[in-house]
Amino acid sequence: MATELHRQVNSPEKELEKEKVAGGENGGAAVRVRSLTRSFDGRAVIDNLQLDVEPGEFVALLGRSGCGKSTLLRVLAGLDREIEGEVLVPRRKAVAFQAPRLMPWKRVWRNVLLGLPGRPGRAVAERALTEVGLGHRVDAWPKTLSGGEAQRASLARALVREPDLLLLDEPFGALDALTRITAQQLVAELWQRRGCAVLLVTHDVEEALLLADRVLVMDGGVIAHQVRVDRDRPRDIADPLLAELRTELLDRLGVKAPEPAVHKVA
Ligand SMILES: Nc1ncnc2c1ncn2[C@@H]1O[C@H](COP(=O)(O)OP(=O)(O)OP(=O)(O)O)[C@@H](O)[C@H]1O
Repeated sequence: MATELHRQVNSPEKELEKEKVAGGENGGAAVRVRSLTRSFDGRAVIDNLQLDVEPGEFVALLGRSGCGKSTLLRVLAGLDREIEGEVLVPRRKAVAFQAPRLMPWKRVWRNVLLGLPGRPGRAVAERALTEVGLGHRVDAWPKTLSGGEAQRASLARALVREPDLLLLDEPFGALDALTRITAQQLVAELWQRRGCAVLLVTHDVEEALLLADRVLVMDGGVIAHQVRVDRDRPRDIADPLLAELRTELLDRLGVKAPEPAVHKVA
């Protein structure tokens, strides 16, 4: 698997050696972050952060608003290289954001292929769109898509890149509850079928517990806490282990878990 190293820009004299990350059985990705710091106006939003993601692992990232989750994702995506430290990611990676960012003047299939090297044909887009259940919207204009459809088109755009690492920044944040569940199921299926590593930024503790192998909590510029979710899928949020982990995570996030509803009989 081809990997790329983002170098420590503040110490150009320090030549970091390019390393290979061993590919996993399932051909997924591995991420390795060492001593990562990212500052804005002298303030370190990410502050000496360490992170490893195993090949094919599904990792969810939680944290209070403004703690630096999107910044970390942008660094991993290679969209932000103003960093100190070492970031090793696979060359094949793709990002899907909360807002699908489709070009309104291009049909859906052309949007899916946007920026792909080697002039791939319409059939490539059609395959990815079919995989996300949008085979019937290949020729549609973006403005005619529903929110959930636009989000799926955005996922198709990520999938055509055949990523070893899929970076998802609040991809379901703007969807209604029902569409959100369908989209979560789709991501779980795609992940199982493709075997790529996933890093999902979310505000939703239950979503993280239903989908991820490991849930991280970012705080103070580092990964301050993590839990493993040792349960087969599909999962049930009523599972006692998940309920316990939910309380632990909410506690870490500084949110008091709501008490179970008490039904009083007069
Ligand atoms: N380009 C930038 N210039 C200056 N400050 C920035 C920039 N990008 C992010 N920040 C600051 O870095 C901090 C972390 O932002 P980031 O978007 O990573 O947080 P987040 O955890 O993803 O938040 P949310 O959950 O609300 O989306 C914020 O205080 C933000 O204002």
